[in-house]
Amino acid sequence: MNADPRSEHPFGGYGEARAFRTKDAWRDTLSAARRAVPAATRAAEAEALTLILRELAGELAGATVCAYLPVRTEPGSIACLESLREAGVRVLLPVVVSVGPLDWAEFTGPQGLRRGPFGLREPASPRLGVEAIGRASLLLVPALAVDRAGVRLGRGGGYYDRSLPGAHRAATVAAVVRDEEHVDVPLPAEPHDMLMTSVLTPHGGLRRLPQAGDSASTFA
Ligand SMILES: Nc1nc2c(c(=O)[nH]1)N(C=O)[C@@H](CNc1ccc(C(=O)N[C@@H](CCC(=O)O)C(=O)O)cc1)CN2
Ligand SMILES: Nc1ncnc2c1ncn2[C@@H]1O[C@H](COP(=O)(O)OP(=O)(O)OP(=O)(O)O)[C@@H](O)[C@H]1O
Repeated sequence: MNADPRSEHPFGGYGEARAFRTKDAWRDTLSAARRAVPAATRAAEAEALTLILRELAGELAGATVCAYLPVRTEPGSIACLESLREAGVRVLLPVVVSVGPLDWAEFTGPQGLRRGPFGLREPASPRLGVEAIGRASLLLVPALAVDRAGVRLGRGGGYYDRSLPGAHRAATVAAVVRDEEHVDVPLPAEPHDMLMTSVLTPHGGLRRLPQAGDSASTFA
């Protein structure tokens, strides 16, 4: 019997060759692994994230957080967003506008959402402009995986790479992934990839990535 849980994970063997996978190959593997996670596990992970965010919200009251509304198998839930909002955090959600940087609008509760592109939902509240990202002290960024150096793999639209240059330089920029998706092997990095300062996982909480540079960060 092999006691190492990573050996059972499709990208947890950490073989050398895996470092040379393309972004698309990683996306396929990671998406398939996400689809194989039982709904009950996903729900428990979302609940764990809600508890983490509820605790963090104490330090964040009055602050702005850029978050996302999970779709399909993405980590998180509306309850995660509500736990921030109910604690007095201003929660902004992305609004996809063409290929440009993301626009942002305030999350005012589940009733204030409408359908957006890619099967997403977005706030129906007024758009705040692409520069609203600069007011956030914490950014919760959807990702398929993030490596130890903060290289993030997203859906492949490049939206966050085009938007994150507008973030405050002291902001905490956290990829939100399942614990196994915080990977040891280096993910393929391109010059346009914006590095994450931190990672948020259901069982590991919010952690600063040691290799993520020394710019002062508010939370992790
Ligand atoms: N929840 C969430 N919101 C987000 C992102 C995200 O990754 N997740 N984005 C991150 O940039 C931006 C929007 N870009 C997105 C691009 C593709 C897909 C997506 O799920 N694509 C499907 C393909 C099916 C389809 O085209 O409808 C997929 O990858 O399975 C989601 C968001 C802003 N908002
Ligand atoms: N700053 C940028 N300026 C112009 N094009 C960009 C920029 N960043 C990314 N792109 C384009 O977007 C494409 C997708 O990039 P990438 O595969 O890194 O997306 P991603 O980070 O996984 O996606 P997302 O942020 O939407 O989840 C790239 O091929 C690149 O052409």
